[in-house]
Amino acid sequence: MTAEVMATDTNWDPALSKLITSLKEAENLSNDQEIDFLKALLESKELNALVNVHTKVAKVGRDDRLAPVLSTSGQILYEVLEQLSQRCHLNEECKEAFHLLQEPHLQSLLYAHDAIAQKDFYPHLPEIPIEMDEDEETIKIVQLVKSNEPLGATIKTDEETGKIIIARIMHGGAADRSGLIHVGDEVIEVNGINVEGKTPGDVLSILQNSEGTITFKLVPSDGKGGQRESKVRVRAHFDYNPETDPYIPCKEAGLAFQRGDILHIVSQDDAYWWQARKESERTARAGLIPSRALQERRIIHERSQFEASEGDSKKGSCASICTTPPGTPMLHSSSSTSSCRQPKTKKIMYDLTENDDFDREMIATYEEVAKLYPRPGVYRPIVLIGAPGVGRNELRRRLVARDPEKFRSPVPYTTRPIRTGEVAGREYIFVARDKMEADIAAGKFIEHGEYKGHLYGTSGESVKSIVNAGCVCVLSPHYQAIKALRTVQTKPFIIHIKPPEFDVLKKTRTEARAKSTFDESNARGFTDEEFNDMLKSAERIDFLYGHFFDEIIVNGELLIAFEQIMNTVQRIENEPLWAPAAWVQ
Ligand SMILES: Nc1ncnc2c1ncn2[C@@H]1O[C@H](COP(=O)(O)OP(=O)(O)OP(=O)(O)O)[C@@H](O)[C@H]1O
Repeated sequence: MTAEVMATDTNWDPALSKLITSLKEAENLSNDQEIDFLKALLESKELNALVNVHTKVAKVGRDDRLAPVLSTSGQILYEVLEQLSQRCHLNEECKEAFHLLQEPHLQSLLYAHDAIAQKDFYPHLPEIPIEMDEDEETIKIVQLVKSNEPLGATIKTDEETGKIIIARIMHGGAADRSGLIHVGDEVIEVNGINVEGKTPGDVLSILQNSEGTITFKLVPSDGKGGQRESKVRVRAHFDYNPETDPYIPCKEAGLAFQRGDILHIVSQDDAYWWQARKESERTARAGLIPSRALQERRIIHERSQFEASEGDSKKGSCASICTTPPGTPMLHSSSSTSSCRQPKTKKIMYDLTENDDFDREMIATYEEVAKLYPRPGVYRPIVLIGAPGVGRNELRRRLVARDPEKFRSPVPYTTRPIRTGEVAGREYIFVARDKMEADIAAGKFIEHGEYKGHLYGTSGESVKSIVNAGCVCVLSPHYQAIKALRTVQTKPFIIHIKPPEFDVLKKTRTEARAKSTFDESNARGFTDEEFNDMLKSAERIDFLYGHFFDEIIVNGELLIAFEQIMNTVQRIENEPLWAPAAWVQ
């Protein structure tokens, strides 16, 4: 077929016919087999038909009436929800809009709209295979202007070939933004210096000593394109400082973070080193952090060292599992500055069948999180965890006293007989031992213990009924109850009530004439030894459970600690907060 033949064919696509004409001109220059192949392809009726269809579809697509105004409505929805969440308490319209925008149908509609607007429906065609002569290498020359900003790439020696190759490209860094350097590219020269046989360290020093423009001669890797950013967010459960990490491939590329920081993991391509950004620094260049697998190995190693050094001291701190019966009712309404006086309570030593070792098996590295939006009328239970004697029950009682309609604590169960003056269901729910034992075995209790031959416990069902009644359930259980409470059904907000430093602890308790919770008759103040135990126990709780805490409040001045809890309650009710991803549907 020739151009003349095509001229008689009115349906022939003009762009195609232009291509064929220019190919005809090229034919004079070369008689290559490939040109013949290309010519046959371009002249085929099938291709012409396809191009015609494409042109028609593209014409419809150009109709302005069908063009989307924006393609990021999902992102805007998210921003509007954030704004609304802080205003829900101001008026009903905000609250209603906040609800409507959380409807899964509406959200799915917006996400579908965005997918279409972003033309996400186009098929992803496979890479066109390029048969290359193995001896023939394409070389690319990349010039970058050196600034104070790091290049954002790491290099390594390829184990098989011994050549210097690009190991990583940091998301958002200079190399990534240039789009010219890719993982796997082989570095041949830097500023005209051949790097063959050199170590990555040698290459780094060439780079460090260069000024102005840096020219790389690279052999491109076989066709890996740009990297896709993942959407995963995690909460770090440990502190990390690349400066002190002897194993990180490049300290400058590392990202320092602290336990509790929310990290956006942008790449998990490497088994040992992920790339991440801090959620609070969205525009920053991504940095290297140890992967979950790598960090798990390190933690196992650190724990074995910690346990070896702790030795018997763990057994000595048995005071940390002494506690009052769960939720012992202590009604006291007071907003005065003095501590709520505690009615005489009996100390019980919980018969804790499990020990801490179970918790040590849970290796805290990163937890995948997502924003959990508050739902009006459904409040997350607030769980106050802390060392025995630190003031968890005092704070719980104060919350209930501040607004008994809103804050409620579950009534504990017991197998002990009812006493004169007690009302069943008020102080305790009295049950038969065999029934309570069966319920404990069935996992119906979030905590339970035995004191002087009687069982005490708090049931999961009672927490549920408080939540269902539209109240804020406040709990102050033993720290081992965290495991039973931290579920998708309960979605608790867990606060670690920590003691202040020794001097402040002693001063505040002495001034308030606080009664020691380690004294059975509840008649004397705390001893120095008990204060020290409290501090040690807090450290231990932090070590074992620190990664589960949504907030830490230091209970020094009681009124300040209480106000902090009230502020936290406000936040839980009004702001979307990070929670385990599994809790967010
Ligand atoms: N910030 C504070 N300043 C002064 N006294 C405090 C403070 N916090 C708590 N107290 C007092 O300390 C004592 C122990 O507090 P509380 O009973 O709340 O401890 P707890 O954490 O519940 O311990 P346990 O689990 O052993 O019962 C109480 O007399 C309480 O009033």
